[in-house]
Amino acid sequence: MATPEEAKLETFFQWLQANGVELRGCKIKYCDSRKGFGIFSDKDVSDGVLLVVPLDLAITPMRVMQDPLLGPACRSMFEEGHVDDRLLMMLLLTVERLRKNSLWKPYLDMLPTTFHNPLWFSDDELQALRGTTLYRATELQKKSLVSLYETKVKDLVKKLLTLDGASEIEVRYEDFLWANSVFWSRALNIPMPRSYVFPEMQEARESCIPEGDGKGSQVKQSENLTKEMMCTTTQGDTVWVEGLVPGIDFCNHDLKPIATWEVDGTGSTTGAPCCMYLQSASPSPLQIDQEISISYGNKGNEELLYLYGFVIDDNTDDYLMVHYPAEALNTISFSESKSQLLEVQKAEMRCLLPKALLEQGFFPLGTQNKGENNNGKVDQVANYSWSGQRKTPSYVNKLVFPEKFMTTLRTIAMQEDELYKVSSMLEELVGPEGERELSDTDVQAAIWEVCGDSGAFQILVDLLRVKLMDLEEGSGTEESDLDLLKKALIIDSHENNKHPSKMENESEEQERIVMSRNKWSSIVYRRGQKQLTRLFLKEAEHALQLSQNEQDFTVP
Ligand SMILES: C[S@@+](CC[C@H](N)C(=O)[O-])C[C@H]1O[C@@H](n2cnc3c(N)ncnc32)[C@H](O)[C@@H]1O
Repeated sequence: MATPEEAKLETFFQWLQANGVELRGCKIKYCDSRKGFGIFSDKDVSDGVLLVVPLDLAITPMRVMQDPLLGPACRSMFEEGHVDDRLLMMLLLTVERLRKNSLWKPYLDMLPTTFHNPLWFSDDELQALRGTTLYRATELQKKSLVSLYETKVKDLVKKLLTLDGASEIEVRYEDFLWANSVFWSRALNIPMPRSYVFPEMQEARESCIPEGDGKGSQVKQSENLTKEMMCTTTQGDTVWVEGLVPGIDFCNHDLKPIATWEVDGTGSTTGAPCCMYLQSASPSPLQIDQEISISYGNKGNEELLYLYGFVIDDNTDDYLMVHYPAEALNTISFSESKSQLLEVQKAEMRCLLPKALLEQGFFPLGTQNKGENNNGKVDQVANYSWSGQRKTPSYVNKLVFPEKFMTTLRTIAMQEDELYKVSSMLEELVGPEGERELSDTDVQAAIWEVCGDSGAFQILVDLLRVKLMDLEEGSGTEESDLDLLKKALIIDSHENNKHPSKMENESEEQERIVMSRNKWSSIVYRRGQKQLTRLFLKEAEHALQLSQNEQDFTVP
């Protein structure tokens, strides 16, 4: 007899078929409690097209507004500005999951019921993130989601359920949280053919709508799309639309993916116009039962955990976010003049420091896969000196900190006499009659000429030291995190416990520390953040020293 899981899968396959989906060389199968379901190869396909999904099945804002039952109400909510395009899709998911006879039921039943992003963490698991950017972001997002739910979503969902005669159904915050996590962990930015999206090019589209097979489970939609619905980016013949694509969204992530997803507007590749398909990226035939992964992009653990609820140990795409707190700006000397200068320079108060940047710094790690991503490129320093007094520093090519952020810090660090000198230089440049308008580069160059780098590096060193202290305050050092990870025994629900690292002997085995996957992910992420903070701090301290030496040497 089929297990409940198998029965759910079978119903889902029938639903996919009824909605025009073709599983040509793959099947959907349960992987494990960590990854959930995934897509696996099940036969050889000569053209490499593994899965074909009609674009009509995608859950997009247009699709929500075309829904025969919910569409008209959703459309007016959208047109009146009560909801944006993402919220529309979340509303559909929330309502359809609560409705008894939803035509989406076979799909929704296949989706996870709980998630591993920090919005779902217990208090204890959240504590493991203390001191990280993600901890603060999660706190803020939790508050904003609860408030959105209380002030808007609850009533809108009730209103939509009433349309189905189901006003008695109780709506809970958790239903909306679920829809939010489904959306963020599965949505794709789909490059749709313009002719498919806009009604004035309807003819091309009409020939694409797959014919139903008469089964009741086909998800229906009503006709026209209108231009004013669109909240999308247009690029030539392509309109980028966010949405969920049932079927394709069961692909798990791998940085060395087996497949890519594409849109086939004309049907020239798949024989099925206006569809999305999964294309094998492997030069040789796939092995039967091989998992078909796609790449979600080069993402650091912060982003992976926030969006998808998983992390990669020793992630080469990790990055550190450093920001100068806006509130601190009001407390420094000459804050008003400095704020004005920051504005003219279009200064950035934060910067992202990808791990890969370290490769070109003073202390390269030597572990990066060079050339694979260009995250690590520093914007070349545009310092120049119009008086020729300040020489380009000898270390300039080793600096890993973005020039835009250095500009901000130089401005914040200025002393009274420096501010005075910068002002007179700029006045000279503008001319007595105000002949010339100052550009951001004029101001940047003047500040650099007068101040050099040491003040900026000093602030950077302070920011990074504070960051390291915050990170270590509740959870100790990077080494203690490493030790925890070595001893971790991860408890996954419904399954055997996982030992991510092997222990040498029995006594070590007894030292195992039992922890949830969420806690383990938090420690992997925070350890990476501690490591990056330490390494970037080392770069900043060294740069500070060099800049002070050179300054002592040049300034009389
Ligand atoms: C687009 S869905 C993929 C299908 C999903 N596995 C399911 O059961 O519905 C993305 C989610 O799959 C899981 N996932 C994908 N790739 C993973 C990976 N490399 N490691 C762990 N979990 C992964 C995460 O839970 C993520 O939020």
